Formats: sequence, structure tokens, C-alpha cells
Amino acid sequence: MNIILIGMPGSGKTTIGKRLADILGMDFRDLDCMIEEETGRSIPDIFRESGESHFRDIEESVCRKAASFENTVISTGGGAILRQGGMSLLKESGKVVFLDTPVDTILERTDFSGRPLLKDDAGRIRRLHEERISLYRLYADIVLDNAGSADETLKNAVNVLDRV
Ligand SMILES: Nc1ncnc2c1ncn2[C@@H]1O[C@H](COP(=O)(O)OP(=O)(O)O)[C@@H](O)[C@H]1O
Ligand SMILES: O=C(O)C1=C[C@@H](OP(=O)(O)O)[C@@H](O)[C@H](O)C1
Ligand SMILES: [Mg+2]
Repeated sequence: MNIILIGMPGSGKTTIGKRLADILGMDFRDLDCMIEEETGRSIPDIFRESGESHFRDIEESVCRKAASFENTVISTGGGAILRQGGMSLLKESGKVVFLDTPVDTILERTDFSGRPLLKDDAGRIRRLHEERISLYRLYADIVLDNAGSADETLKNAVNVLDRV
């Protein structure tokens, strides 16, 4: 069974995913890293040179590949929920955890300079949250509150995952 982390950009999927995999003795993969490895290009370069729609095509194909992983904590990119085909397959491969971080907390915590959709634009983050929140909830098997410290969130994650 895999554990698939979804949520807003800057919500902590990569950070929490890596640490959760260590704690649980599982493998870890970050889908943004897979995209950069497979294309040999950085995510900002893909957005700039080829556009968002092309990026989503690549992201969906990486989601489909990741659905065949086993015993892996998979951190998705924030927009992976936008393509139903890839996301549904991922969901079948394990438990989907929505990392629920308040928008204001995201804005306080994260440096958005390397994230093409955001670029320090608080309004853009709020609009993205409004557009996507129903999809994050739709795909989630577990909603994990990440308003506090990473240590607290990891403790809660281990408890909740023990019960599913
Ligand atoms: N409770 C927390 N959970 C996750 N990340 C946190 C937390 N508190 C602070 N951070 C910081 O917030 C940022 C989250 O970024 P990242 O893990 O890349 O998010 P994502 O992969 O969802 O875009 C990191 O700089 C991390 O150190
Ligand atoms: O939310 C999004 O649309 C995106 C989130 C990013 O990943 P993180 O959620 O890990 O920041 C990355 O995939 C790309 O910049 C687009
Ligand atoms: Mg990430």
C-alpha cells in the first residue's frame, strides 16, 4: 500500500512526505522530482517554455507510473488533482492523505520564488485554494491537519495511519 500526499503548493507535502517515509520505513518519491528527472528540465522551465497544459500532461503520466509503486510515500505536486485519470489510479494504489494547511500559514511559511504558478502572489494562492479545495477533499481518504509544527503533524499521521 502507498501513502499519497495531496494539498496546496507550499502546504508541506515534500517535507512531511520525506520524514513520514523515514518514520514508517517506507520508500519515498516526490512527483515533481520525477518530472525533473524524466524530462531533464526544471519545473519553472517546463512552465515557461511549454506551458501549464504540457506540464499537466507530464504530471499525469508520472502519476500513472507512480500508481504501480509499492510501500512508498508519494508526495504529489499541488495540481496533481487536476487530472482525474492519473489521480484516480494513484488513489487505487493506497491511502490518499490531504495535508490541510491554512492558506495564511502557507503564506507565512513558504518561499514561492521557484514555484511558477505563485511567485509571492498571495491573491493567487487564495484563488487556487478556492478552486481546488473541493478536489482535495474529494480524493482524500484522510484529512491531516497541518496548522501546527511538522513534528505534531507527523505524530498525528502515524496515529491515524495506524487505524486505517
Ligand atoms: N508543519 C510543517 N509541515 C510542513 N512544512 C513546514 C511545516 N512548518 C514549516 N514548514 C516549511 O514549509 C515549507 C513547505 O514546503 P514543501 O514541503 O516544499 O511543500 P509542498 O511540497 O507541499 O509544496 C518548507 O520550507 C518547510 O520547511
Ligand atoms: O500547485 C501547482 O499547480 C504546482 C505545485 C508545485 O508542487 P508543490 O505543490 O510541491 O509546490 C509544482 O508541481 C508546480 O509548480 C505546480
Ligand atoms: Mg512539493
